[in-house]
Amino acid sequence: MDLLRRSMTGIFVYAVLLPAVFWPFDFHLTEPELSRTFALSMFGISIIRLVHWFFTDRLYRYSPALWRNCFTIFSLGHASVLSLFFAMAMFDERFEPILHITMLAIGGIASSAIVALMPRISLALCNLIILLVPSIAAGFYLENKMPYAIMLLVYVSFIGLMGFRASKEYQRSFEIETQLDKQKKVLEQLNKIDALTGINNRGYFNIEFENQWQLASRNEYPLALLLIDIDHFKRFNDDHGHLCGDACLVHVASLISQQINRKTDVVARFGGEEFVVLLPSCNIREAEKVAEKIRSAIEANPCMYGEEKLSVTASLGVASLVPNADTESHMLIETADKAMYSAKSAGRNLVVSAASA
Ligand SMILES: Nc1nc2c(ncn2[C@@H]2O[C@H](COP(=O)(O)OP(=O)(O)OP(=O)(O)O)[C@@H](O)[C@H]2O)c(=O)[nH]1
Repeated sequence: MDLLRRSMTGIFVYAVLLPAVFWPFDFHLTEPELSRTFALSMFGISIIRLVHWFFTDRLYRYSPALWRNCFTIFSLGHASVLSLFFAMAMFDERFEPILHITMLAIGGIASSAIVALMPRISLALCNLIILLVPSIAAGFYLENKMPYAIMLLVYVSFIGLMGFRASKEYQRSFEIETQLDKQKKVLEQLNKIDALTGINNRGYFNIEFENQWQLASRNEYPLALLLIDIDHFKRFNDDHGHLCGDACLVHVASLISQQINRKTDVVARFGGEEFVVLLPSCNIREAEKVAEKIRSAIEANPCMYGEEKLSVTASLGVASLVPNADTESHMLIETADKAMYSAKSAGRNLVVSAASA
């Protein structure tokens, strides 16, 4: 695709290049047929290349190989017409009045072709060979055109070499850019993940919560929140050690995640032994059901630590509201927090909903 973007200027320039060479020297008047044939061929290929550009997304999606082959054929098509023109300019006496301007055009076109096609150096060099080798051969064949041929040969070798080096640098910077892109994605991912449990961290939750709050407010749908706190976790740590406590947190995080089905729901570690679940478009009754599913999953699945089977329970607070002008996002967290503390006071291993708290 970069290749196409880089070639766009050339496609427009090629469409008007030959008339620009003919007109100042009245070549179109002295040789109307020749001028017309070459100018129309170049113009025609430019039109085909514009059609290719117009349908590029569709064609690329259909077949990248077909897109690439079309690009190569059209690009070499332009080079072939120009090559014939340059070779005839050497051979044919009728081109004598425009020979110098043609030499100038060769230089410009060959350089711009190398620059534009640098991402595919094989195509760039092929283009260069098609463009210049016939006129160089013609120049060597005709004695009076030998200086032109030598000049073109030196020129083609020089820009071929420069193009080759520049292409290597292009590939290198392309690789670096791709690597940086990958690393950026990994860093972004690490930034939102809790290192211990592997679920989203508090920072990510805060951002997502604000986004969902705005969305729910605009579309006037409810936003539910569950706060989940492991019961007597201090005692758990004291009895079994901190490493076992860590394993328990991983275990509970995984159980919570397993109970959440919708892609838009967000599970995160809120801090310490506390977890949060955000359920967009979910009223209090639906949220209570999800909370109960989580509570019973934690109760029913003890944490395995080595040979030990350690029971865990959690207390859950549930809240849901439709955001409006009178509410603020922290209110939802505070309401769920109060409900969760009610669950603790009521004996733990319970779901308490703000609706009934
Ligand atoms: N192993 C481990 N422990 C943690 C981590 N984060 C917080 N804790 C511990 O979690 C415990 C939380 O204790 P408390 O806030 O007193 O709550 P609790 O013992 O669960 O009591 P209730 O919530 O009332 O049931 C503390 O001992 C913290 O050290 C962690 O990442 N790993």
